[in-house]
Amino acid sequence: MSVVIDFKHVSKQFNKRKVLIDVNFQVKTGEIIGLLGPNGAGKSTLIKIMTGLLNPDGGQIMIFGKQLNKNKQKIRKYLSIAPQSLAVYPQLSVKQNLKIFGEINGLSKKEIKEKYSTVIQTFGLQAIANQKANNLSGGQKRRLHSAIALMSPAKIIFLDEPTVGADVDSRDSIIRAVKNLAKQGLTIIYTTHYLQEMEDLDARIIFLNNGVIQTSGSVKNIIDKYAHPFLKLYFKEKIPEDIPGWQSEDGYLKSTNLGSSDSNAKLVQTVLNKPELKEKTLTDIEIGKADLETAYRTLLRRNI
Ligand SMILES: Nc1ncnc2c1ncn2[C@@H]1O[C@H](COP(=O)(O)OP(=O)(O)OP(=O)(O)O)[C@@H](O)[C@H]1O
Repeated sequence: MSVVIDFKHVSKQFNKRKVLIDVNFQVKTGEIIGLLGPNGAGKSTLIKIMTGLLNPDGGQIMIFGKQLNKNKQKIRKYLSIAPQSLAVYPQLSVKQNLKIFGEINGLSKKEIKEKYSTVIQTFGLQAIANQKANNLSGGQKRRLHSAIALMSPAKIIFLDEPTVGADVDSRDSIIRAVKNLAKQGLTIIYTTHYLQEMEDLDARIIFLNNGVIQTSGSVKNIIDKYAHPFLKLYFKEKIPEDIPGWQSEDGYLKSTNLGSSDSNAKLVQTVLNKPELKEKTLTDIEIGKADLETAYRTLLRRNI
């Protein structure tokens, strides 16, 4: 797989505030990159720089092996962005919207025809092809919005929170579509605050925080590294400190020795039956699963 995006020491500041600091990463053909990070981390700024909408203050960006700042016009043809705000022609039908964006993006009649039939299927829009965009539901509009990004010669697609406001079905078809597109060799840069989507996409995560890439890797890699599953039992009264297998903290007992949900239930039962806990009042149970959300919280706490 060849490198399609190469960021070298990229930095950006607004009003003397550093928003991106020495950012380095590479993306290969057909990858799905999950750009994660809290509000204000610098994700949109990174995407704007990657798509040539914003110039960095320092560093170099290579797209398809060519310097972005020297070949903007040529390169931008192959980048397509579906931003957070919806941009569709409300009075036109789904079909008309897709076709008109194909024309705007410089596709030939033949290309429009071919792309249209793939895109409409990929995003499950066949049944509503003749409906006016204005009359679509929020989730249907979201699907159309993402589909429009594909009515172009683009080889790298940027999807900025494409499932906001989408119901479960629309969300699932967007996820399925994104996976299909990657299989076809398109490179996808995807942002979302719904961590489950990153797991469903099996994306390669780039975790940005305070303008720095704090970590990157496959979902599994990030979970293994940062999600340490735990179980906490909170009690109303003071709790003893010497219960084997459990750490006693201020107001709760914590176990990190977890297994299946059955064995965890047994673990809880066993500890609650201990004579020193029998008279105590259990007020809450907290479970930190081995998932991306737990890993994300660990990363946020580290906040380097
Ligand atoms: N044009 C601008 N002028 C001044 N400050 C800006 C500008 N654009 C972004 N910023 C600031 O840069 C920081 C990073 O913003 P950015 O939009 O890249 O974050 P984000 O990770 O995309 O956040 P969110 O998840 O909320 O969309 C923020 O503090 C933001 O206020």
